[in-house]
Amino acid sequence: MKIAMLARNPNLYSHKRLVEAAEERGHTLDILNTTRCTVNIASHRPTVMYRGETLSGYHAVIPRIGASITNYGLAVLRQFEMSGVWSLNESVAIGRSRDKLRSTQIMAKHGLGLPLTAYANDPKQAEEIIKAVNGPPVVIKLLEGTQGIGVVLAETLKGGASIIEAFRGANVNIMVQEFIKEAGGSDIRCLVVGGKVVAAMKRQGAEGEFRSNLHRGGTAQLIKITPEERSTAVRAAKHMGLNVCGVDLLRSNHGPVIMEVNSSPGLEGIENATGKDIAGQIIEFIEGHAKPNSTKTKGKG
Ligand SMILES: Nc1ncnc2c1ncn2[C@@H]1O[C@H](COP(=O)(O)OP(=O)(O)OP(=O)(O)O)[C@@H](O)[C@H]1O
Ligand SMILES: [Mg+2]
Ligand SMILES: [Mg+2]
Repeated sequence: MKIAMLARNPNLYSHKRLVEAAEERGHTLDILNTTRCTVNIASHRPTVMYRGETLSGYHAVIPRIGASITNYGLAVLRQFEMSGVWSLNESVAIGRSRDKLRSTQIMAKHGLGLPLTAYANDPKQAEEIIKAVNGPPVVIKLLEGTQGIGVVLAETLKGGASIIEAFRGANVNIMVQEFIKEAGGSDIRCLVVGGKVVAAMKRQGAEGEFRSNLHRGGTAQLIKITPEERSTAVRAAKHMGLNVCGVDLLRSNHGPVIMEVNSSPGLEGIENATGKDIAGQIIEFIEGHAKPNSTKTKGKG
């Protein structure tokens, strides 16, 4: 097969591993810098141009679109889909999972466990919002945050209200969540490929840190998940419509709650923690499923 990967940095561990796994199985995998792809809308046949040439002959595309270029990246991916190329994760599903409001609404509708969550627009309502999620304490986070930056723990009503006022005053969009103290600064990353959890790891935040992000000094280890955690991760992937994703869960007193669903999960932490060939499993999923003209916009909402 001839596979394209939309990615900006060819040197990232995940990207190198996918190239390696594809080549081991006799495929070619070209890394295309997403921002250098141009979308040709003017013709009847949708095409993507790259370095002055019209791309053709791809059987599958692996989208690894960074959060900072979601909009343009999804336009490029849609163009591939419209020209009949099968995508590992469909553009609509990626867009759905990247929008925190939309994704939490969909998951709540399907009865998936979530922390009590409220979205704050009017800073005058700050105290009511904190109380609405049974706080304080509450976790306040930026809707467009990443790597744990912009995730703040507020322990008092007044403190939380001033943080909300400060963010909203700067026109930053935020959500306010019940603090899952019992998670003890750890979360569980479940890697889902084709409707199955193929690997899971526990990430533990550094001493005195409630955020488990590896970028914030957290550490990862292999973990055995419960059947309830497994089905939560699988259902989250299904309702998002994602074939491959990382589902992050916290262990709360009221069962597993979903933090987020990541459509471009990193492979380094999880392959190292579990010793599994996840890149190989992703390529094998592509082998079994890539078909031309079969984008069908899975998932709803
Ligand atoms: N409501 C909460 N209760 C307890 N801990 C939380 C809560 N929300 C977040 N955390 C901790 O903070 C970490 C970072 O939060 P979150 O995953 O929402 O943001 P992010 O990591 O910045 O986003 P991304 O994963 O997209 O990079 C979580 O992994 C978790 O350990
Ligand atoms: Mg996040
Ligand atoms: Mg996170």
